Amino acid sequence: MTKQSYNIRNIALDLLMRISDQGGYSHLVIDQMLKKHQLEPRDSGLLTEIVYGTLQRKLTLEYDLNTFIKSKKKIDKWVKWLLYLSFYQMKYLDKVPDHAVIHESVEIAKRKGHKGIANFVNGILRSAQREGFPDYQDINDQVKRVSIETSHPLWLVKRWNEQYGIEITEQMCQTNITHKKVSIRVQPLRMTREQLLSRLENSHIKASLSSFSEQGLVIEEGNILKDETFQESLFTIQDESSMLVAELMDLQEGMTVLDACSAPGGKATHIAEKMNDNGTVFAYDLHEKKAKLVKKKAEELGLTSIQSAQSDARKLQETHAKQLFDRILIDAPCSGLGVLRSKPDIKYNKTKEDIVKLSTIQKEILHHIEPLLKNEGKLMYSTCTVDQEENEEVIKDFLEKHQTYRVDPAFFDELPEELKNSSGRSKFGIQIFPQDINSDGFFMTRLVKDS
Ligand SMILES: C[S@@+](CC[C@H](N)C(=O)[O-])C[C@H]1O[C@@H](n2cnc3c(N)ncnc32)[C@H](O)[C@@H]1O
Repeated sequence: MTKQSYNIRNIALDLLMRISDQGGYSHLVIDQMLKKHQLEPRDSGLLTEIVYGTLQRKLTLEYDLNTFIKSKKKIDKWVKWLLYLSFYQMKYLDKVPDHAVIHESVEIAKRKGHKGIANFVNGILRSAQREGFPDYQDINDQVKRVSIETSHPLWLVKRWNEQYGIEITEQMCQTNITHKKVSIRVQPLRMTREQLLSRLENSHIKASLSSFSEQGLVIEEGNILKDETFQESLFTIQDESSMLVAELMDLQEGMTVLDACSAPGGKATHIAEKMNDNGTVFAYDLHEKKAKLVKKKAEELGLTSIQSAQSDARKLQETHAKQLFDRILIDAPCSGLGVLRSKPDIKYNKTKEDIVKLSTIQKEILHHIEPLLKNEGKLMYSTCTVDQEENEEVIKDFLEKHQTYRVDPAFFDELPEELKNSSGRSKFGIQIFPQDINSDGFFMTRLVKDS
């Protein structure tokens, strides 16, 4: 395919159909498509923005569309997606004039369907242009309004409202539909973050120092993935909340650490770096393929203290019958409701039943791993989700059943100032909401085992 022969909106429509039909992870599907079409950088930016934006706002756009539909006639799925992506551009993208959006969408409708469909699409888009989009303040029920205005399913907004109250819930939902800056963690055995900062400046990438990890940088401007420092494996892309996990593990050189759910290795490599690659990190994952990713990542970063292998965390007592650990990390499989900014499909696919199943697995993992911790050792539990059943409730259940454990009081003293008095703090740990430090939503706590 030559560079000029593609049509961005056509590709966007294909992608959205594929993501909705196959339930595919949006970021993987988009990456594949970008590689296949060899788009110009400006076009790949626009394509990503249209696909992510439309997905992110799907429920809002669906609500908008319903206000313009007068008949009860069934509308084909692809026509709906075409209208959603057109609405998205008209509402949220200044750089594309409405008339251009309408013209292109009508052409696509003609090509993919027939003249009748093109007329229908034209009619709807022109009504929206003339009348404007609905005002959500007219929705009296607050929970329903937040659900529609921020495009989160009603069950989830209801659940968050019950758990955290409407104010936190609304802030969280609003934050979830904003853009998140990329952050990176320098490999400190290769370079200091100040040195990396000045290398990035030379390639016109603007970055600032993270306040949550001494290894962290926040990218303010520029594409870090295209920079040669990325090819040289001088850093790892990692969210700032995620960086806090290893930062709060109270690690020291020479320790023996178990990372029971480690793929793709973001935290295992951080742990090794924090110990100056001096110690041992046993990194496991349930899936063989994923465990190999940890090995690959450690090799790329030049870290030799990580040993990775496949195992179900619930069976590690058999593998390590005679070995106890100074530190254990359980970065548990979870519903991922804290990472909706980068993976919007999660909010449409996860269910309450998934949460129940996951919390059972989380409790099982904790229960089976716990005997592997030394007396006075510390166990870190974290998830990238915002849900009490997978977080506080799991820890509460664990502490009730394992009386030798308690939440380490020093953990709270070590929290960054920004989080010390946050509303997410409880006696079980800290729930970081995406709006707190403009990061992913994460839960973390540190337990200590008394002798
Ligand atoms: C949140 S991710 C871990 C992310 C990783 N710690 C990092 O920082 O890159 C959870 C991982 O747990 C793995 N997993 C799920 N169930 C497991 C089990 N029973 N035992 C071990 N790993 C499991 C998943 O395959 C997934 O890779």
